Amino acid sequence: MQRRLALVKIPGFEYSEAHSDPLRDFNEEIIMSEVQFRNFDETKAYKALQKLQAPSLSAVLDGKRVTSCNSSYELGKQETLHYNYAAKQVDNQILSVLQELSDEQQLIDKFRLIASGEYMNSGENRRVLHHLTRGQLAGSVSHEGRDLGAFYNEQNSRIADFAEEVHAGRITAENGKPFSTVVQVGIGGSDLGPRAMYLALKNHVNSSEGSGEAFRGRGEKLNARFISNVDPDDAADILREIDPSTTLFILVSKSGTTQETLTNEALVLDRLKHAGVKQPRKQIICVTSETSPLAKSSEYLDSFFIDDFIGGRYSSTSAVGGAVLSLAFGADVFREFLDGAHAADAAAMEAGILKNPALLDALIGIWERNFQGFPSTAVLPYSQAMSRFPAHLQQMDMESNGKHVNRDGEQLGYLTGPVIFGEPGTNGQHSFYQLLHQGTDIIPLQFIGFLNSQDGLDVNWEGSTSQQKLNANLAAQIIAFAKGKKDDNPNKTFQGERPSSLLYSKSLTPRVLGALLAHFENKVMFQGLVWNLNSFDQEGVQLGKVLTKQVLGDGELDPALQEFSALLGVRS
Ligand SMILES: O=P(O)(O)OC[C@H]1O[C@H](O)[C@H](O)[C@@H](O)[C@@H]1O
Repeated sequence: MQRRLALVKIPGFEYSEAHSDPLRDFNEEIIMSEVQFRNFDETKAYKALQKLQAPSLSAVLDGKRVTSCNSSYELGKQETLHYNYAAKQVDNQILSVLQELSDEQQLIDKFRLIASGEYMNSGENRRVLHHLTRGQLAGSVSHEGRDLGAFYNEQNSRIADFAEEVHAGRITAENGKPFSTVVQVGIGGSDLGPRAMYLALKNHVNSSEGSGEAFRGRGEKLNARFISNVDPDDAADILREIDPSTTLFILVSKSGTTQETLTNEALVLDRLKHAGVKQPRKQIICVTSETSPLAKSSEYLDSFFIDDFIGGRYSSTSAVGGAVLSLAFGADVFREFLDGAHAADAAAMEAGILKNPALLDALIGIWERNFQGFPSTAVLPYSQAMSRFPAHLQQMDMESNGKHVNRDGEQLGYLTGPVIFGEPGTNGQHSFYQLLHQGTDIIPLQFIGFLNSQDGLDVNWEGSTSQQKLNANLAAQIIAFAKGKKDDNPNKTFQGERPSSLLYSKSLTPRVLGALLAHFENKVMFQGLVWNLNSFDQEGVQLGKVLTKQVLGDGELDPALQEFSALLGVRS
């Protein structure tokens, strides 16, 4: 079936002509049949990369000026996010073959197809539209006569209006008091991204002198908390510290059927009744897909919607993240966050890899995974505010590319998604850096750093400020990993040759955070396209759910499952 997909130039976006094969005019249409889906090991670039050797990092670093290895996002409002790859084991020859790989796998054309609403989620036969939640990249997308970009914008403005009513005290708790706290109840993509984004912006909005110029001293409108695990202690921990009678709960479940979330709703309802609230569901708003069972309920104070074309792990820029971020900080902060993500998306449309940070990061990751054979990669933000960002990336990356078959269900003969882990620096240095420096596995590192802290608080102790100490550690770690240290005592020898990248900006603002989120989403998308995967379904999470249902039922179990269930007190 040939589908003609009209593509439009992104207004104001500077398209590079530097690329050897000049970008097609964006007004030219792409026909699905022009795009070939082939396995990575069937490409010429794969065979060419197999013949190349990784240069030594010491040689690479001594041979170049670090800042010449920057690929940057201009985000508007004088905000910039840089991707630096000086400490990566790539040279011009490798980079030029990676450019050929990008062209051969038609990565930008396939991105354009995704942005144009093509059914690129082959496992569920769905469109993939998280980019559209923050702005149009390739024209409008209509589904059954409805403009979906307009639908997402409409939900955002409904949330903005609702948040304004809550902040103004015109929407209150049942007891007439203004809401003081908002608690999001969700799990997976309905928790990890929104929670990570909330924690990343909390100090910025509360800062009086730090990075929060635009929102300086504003302070949070509502304190936010998150309940996700079915472990009752998770909910107990939160419910003990809030006053349910003045708390607004956000029940978030795209499917509307997730066991943990519905169980936690029951627990919250109990707690609200216990606190004397007569109509507990009127202190709950719901965020769900229009096709979910929750969508039909009118018992909630209000409901906001996404559709089935927004994957859970890609939903932070939809109502799933928008409700809690707008209620906690204000809808204008959420809009800034969206604008940063959209600017990064636009930059990711660039075909020249050196001018496309997400594409470059993705391709260097392919080089490290498939040719250097590295089993995992660590995301190490030198910012405590980014404490849950690695956890969000674990779901987003590993649930997208942790696959062993290609988009047509055929077994693959090459490595795919790596294991992702990470913690903020400098804490990680006091935890797992021993293995990173002297272990038997080499693990590529993805550092994130900011010149300024978000809050103005700091101290000059022994000649430097805390922020200076933080970034001195970051610079030192990049070189220690890359160059190592020779010593006569083998136990004190650091082999070095541990590659790292550095994403950095002046401050962690809503716009920069949006760009960071989009950077990693687009990196994962490009890697999945190189590997010829369907990065947008998640069959791997279903088996556990099926067996759990059996254990909680009363039917006969597999003997070993029966024994484990009995051992854990679930079955006698
Ligand atoms: O938002 P929900 O429908 O409740 O789903 C929550 C989570 O459930 C599963 O774990 C899926 O694998 C995730 O992708 C999803 O984010």
